[in-house]
Amino acid sequence: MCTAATYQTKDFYMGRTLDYEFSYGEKIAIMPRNYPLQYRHGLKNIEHYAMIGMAHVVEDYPLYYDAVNEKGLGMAGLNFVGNACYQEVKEGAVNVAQYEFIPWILSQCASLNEAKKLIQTMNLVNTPYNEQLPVASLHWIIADQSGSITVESVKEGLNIYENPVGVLANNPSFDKQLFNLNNYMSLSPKQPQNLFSKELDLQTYSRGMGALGLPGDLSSMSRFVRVAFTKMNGQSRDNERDSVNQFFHILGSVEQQRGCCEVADGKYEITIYTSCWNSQKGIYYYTTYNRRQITAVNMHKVNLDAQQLTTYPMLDDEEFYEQN
Ligand SMILES: C[C@H](CCC(=O)NCCS(=O)(=O)O)[C@H]1CC[C@H]2[C@@H]3CC[C@@H]4C[C@H](O)CC[C@]4(C)[C@H]3C[C@H](O)[C@]12C
Repeated sequence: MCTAATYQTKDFYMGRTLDYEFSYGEKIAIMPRNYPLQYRHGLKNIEHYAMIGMAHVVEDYPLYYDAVNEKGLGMAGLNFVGNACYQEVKEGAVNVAQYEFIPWILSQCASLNEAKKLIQTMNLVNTPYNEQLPVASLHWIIADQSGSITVESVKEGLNIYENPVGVLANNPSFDKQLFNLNNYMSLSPKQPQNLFSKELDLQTYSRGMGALGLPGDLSSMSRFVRVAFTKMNGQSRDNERDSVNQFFHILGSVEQQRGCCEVADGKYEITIYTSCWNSQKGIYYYTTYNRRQITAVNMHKVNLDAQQLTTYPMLDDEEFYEQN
């Protein structure tokens, strides 16, 4: 499972949790403007926008899970198992392999509007990267300061949804996730009134009773509701420190602790990493399961006119700050 969210204060933030039972050895990868982006089915863009994100790097090629470009457009791929379905390669079409979708959009689009237009021209195809890395079943959230969309390639075709919540989880399809929020419209950060019955003297005996009924489990539909409630009601000051901190608290509402989600005998899904990027500043913040201290990588600290990828291994050891 995974969850992604956006957050607006003075700047625009976006990020995700990556929940799984094993890691592909992902790294933070900065792709500069002159990195020779090659596409499987012959598409070309020689000079392109630079981007930073989390990727599994194979043969110097970044297989991005999530990333943001220098214009502030961000994107994240989350599991959509059983629903995702990609096209066959069509001659003469703009064939984009599923693993190329993030770099293809982020290398060319400066805004969500541009991305929406470009997506219409694309044939998203089921070509695997190689035999060891078969096609993943994903759907995507794409967002910038102006809003967000969800892209789902299913049997019936490509669905592009406006995403007014700025949240994505896993199954079911996005229209159902959004509809499900109707069930929770009475939840509130305020204390409830007794609408149950005038004949009963019902009392609030604890704080936080306005959100009673907010689902607490780790299923995808429940995480969607919980992170949406947290994000929509969350409050923070608008400076960088408070915004980033608040963002990690928002995704913290859906993080997975080892032992609570068993996927096979003795195997557990955990939140391997949580990311948060500042779209304007090109800073990629992350924490890992083992390292809760927030670490930052700034794309503008490397030469963005270069040709080579710059990668940083995820720091994964907690360093306790010893106060005495
Ligand atoms: C496993 C992850 C989703 C985690 C998740 O959601 N787990 C819940 C399970 S459940 O849905 O709740 O049952 C997803 C998210 C992004 C993916 C990579 C994207 C690039 C690349 C695409 C290639 O085609 C295949 C290899 C590749 C490296 C991918 C591997 C893997 O697929 C990644 C890490």
